[in-house]
Amino acid sequence: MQYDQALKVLEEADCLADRTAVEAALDRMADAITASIGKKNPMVFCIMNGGLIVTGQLLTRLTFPLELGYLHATRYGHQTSGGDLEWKALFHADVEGRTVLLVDDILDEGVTLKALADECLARGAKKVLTAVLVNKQHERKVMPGYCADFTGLELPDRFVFGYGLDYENMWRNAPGVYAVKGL
Ligand SMILES: O=P(O)(O)OC[C@H]1O[C@H](OP(=O)(O)OP(=O)(O)O)[C@H](O)[C@@H]1O
Ligand SMILES: Nc1nc2[nH]cnc2c(=O)[nH]1
Repeated sequence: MQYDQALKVLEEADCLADRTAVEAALDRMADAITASIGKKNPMVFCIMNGGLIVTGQLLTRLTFPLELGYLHATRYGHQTSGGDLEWKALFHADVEGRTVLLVDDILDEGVTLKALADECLARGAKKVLTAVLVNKQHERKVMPGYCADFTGLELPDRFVFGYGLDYENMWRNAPGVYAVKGL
C-alpha cells in the first residue's frame, strides 16, 4: 500500500478502542493472568506477527518468573478472510509437562489459536491457556462458544488494525484498535 493510501485508511477508520482503553484492557488481562498462573513458572509464546505488541506490553505487566518464546503461523496474509493455517516457525522449545500461555492480538474464528493450543497439548504441555487483546463477536467460531481464557476487548465483527493487527501489512503500529472503513 502506498504512503498516502495508508494515511487515508487511518484517517477514515473508526477507532474502536483508543490507547487508554487498550492499556486498561492489558492491565485487567495481566491481573487475571497473574492470579491464574503467577506461580506456575509458565512458558509464554508470542504468536507472530500480530501478537508482537500485545505480548510485549503484557509482559512488562507480568512480574513473576516466566520463559518467553514465539510461534509463527498465519492464515490471512493480505486477505481479510482466513484460509488454511501455514506454519512459518515450528516449535523450538520443549513444552512437555509445562504450563503454556499463548498470546495473540485477536481471536476471530479461533482457527489459529485452537490449532496452536492443540499442538502444545500434543507435545505434552500440562496445561495450555490463551490470551488475546481482541475477541471478535460473531457466530463463526471454530467451535461454538470458543473463546480465549483471557480477553482484553470484545469488539464487533469488523476488520480491525492497530496494536499489532495489520491492514495489508500496514499500521500494526497504530496506537489503538481501528476498524477499516466499510469492512
Ligand atoms: O482466529 P482466526 O480466524 O484464526 O484469526 C486470528 C489470527 O489472524 C491473524 O493472523 P494472520 O494470519 O493475519 O497473521 P499475522 O499475525 O502475521 O498478521 C491474527 O494475528 C491471529 O493470529
Ligand atoms: N488484522 C487483522 N487480522 C485478523 N485476523 C483475523 N481477524 C482479523 C482482523 O480483523 N484484523
